[in-house]
Amino acid sequence: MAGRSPHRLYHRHLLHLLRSITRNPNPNPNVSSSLLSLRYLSNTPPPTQPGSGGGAYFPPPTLPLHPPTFRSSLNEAEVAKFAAIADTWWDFEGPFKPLHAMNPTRVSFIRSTVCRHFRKDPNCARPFEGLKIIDVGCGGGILSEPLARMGATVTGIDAVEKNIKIAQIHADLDPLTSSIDYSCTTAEQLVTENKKFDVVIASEVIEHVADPSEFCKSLASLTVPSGATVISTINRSVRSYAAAIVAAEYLLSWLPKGTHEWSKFLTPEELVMILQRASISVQEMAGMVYNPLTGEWSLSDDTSINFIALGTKEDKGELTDVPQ
Ligand SMILES: C[S@@+](CC[C@H](N)C(=O)[O-])C[C@H]1O[C@@H](n2cnc3c(N)ncnc32)[C@H](O)[C@@H]1O
Ligand SMILES: [Mg+2]
Repeated sequence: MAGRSPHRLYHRHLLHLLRSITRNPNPNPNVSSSLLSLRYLSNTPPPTQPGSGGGAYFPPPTLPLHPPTFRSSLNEAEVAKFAAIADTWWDFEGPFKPLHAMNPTRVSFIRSTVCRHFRKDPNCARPFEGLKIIDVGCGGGILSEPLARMGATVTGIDAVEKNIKIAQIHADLDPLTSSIDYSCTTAEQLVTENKKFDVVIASEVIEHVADPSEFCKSLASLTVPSGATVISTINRSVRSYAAAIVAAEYLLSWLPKGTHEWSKFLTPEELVMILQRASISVQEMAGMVYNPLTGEWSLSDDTSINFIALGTKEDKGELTDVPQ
């Protein structure tokens, strides 16, 4: 890693996989094993008009053959888990302690990759000035707030009304975050309202939704052509079972027991595939690694437990309107 920041690493063979997926809907599973070597690729095409939120984009006109349908992403049991602990969002020692601890690391990935994609200076005080960003499943606003401080026009949505109330109260404490537009709704609902954003983020949410593929279709629909979609989640691996479930829920009691269902986790390869099918092409990916000795998180090429990815939306109309 010397001389290179880990989050600039990228799955070198990702493009091979993506091409094979495009050609063959059932890619050879052997191809995905090559994804474990990471390298940063710098061939992300620049967007045309960042900050326009869709208004200044003129994708080629496409006539949907039938109206797009987006099934509800809500898993009632999952949503109930978050409603039950909504009071604790800003308790730094409470159940959301891992999200607070992870926050600087994911913000660092988002800052550098989004700036690279939109050709913005990551070192200036407000690098996201002019960008419309939505934080889907924002919870109490742990991630929405730094995005607003970096200058973005932020919308935060969550399925739990109580989360949104807490997020709003907390954001109102600081003039830099009080402009965040919070509402209790879902991605698929905003799709029906034809809302568009330069950057669509769903951090630590996809493992809690009813259908990850449908959810990604909604995220893609909310993203302007050439915009960016960012997802962070937990890998479905032996190590994640040991760390995210046995250790975090049972040994250390960081999270309430039953917070996560291991079988609902996605591997990086699966996430790349379902995003590709939603016309989002993953450009950058990094692992997020917890160091139990320092209590800190850092970006890494180790995606075996937590990982985060940025993809870009194809600039050729709404593929999700086309029947499969
Ligand atoms: C683990 S928390 C992550 C919160 C926030 N993204 C963060 O990382 O700080 C998952 C959040 O997703 C919300 N959620 C779950 N399913 C959802 C859905 N289908 N649509 C919108 N929000 C959802 C939950 O209410 C909860 O606030
Ligand atoms: Mg989670």
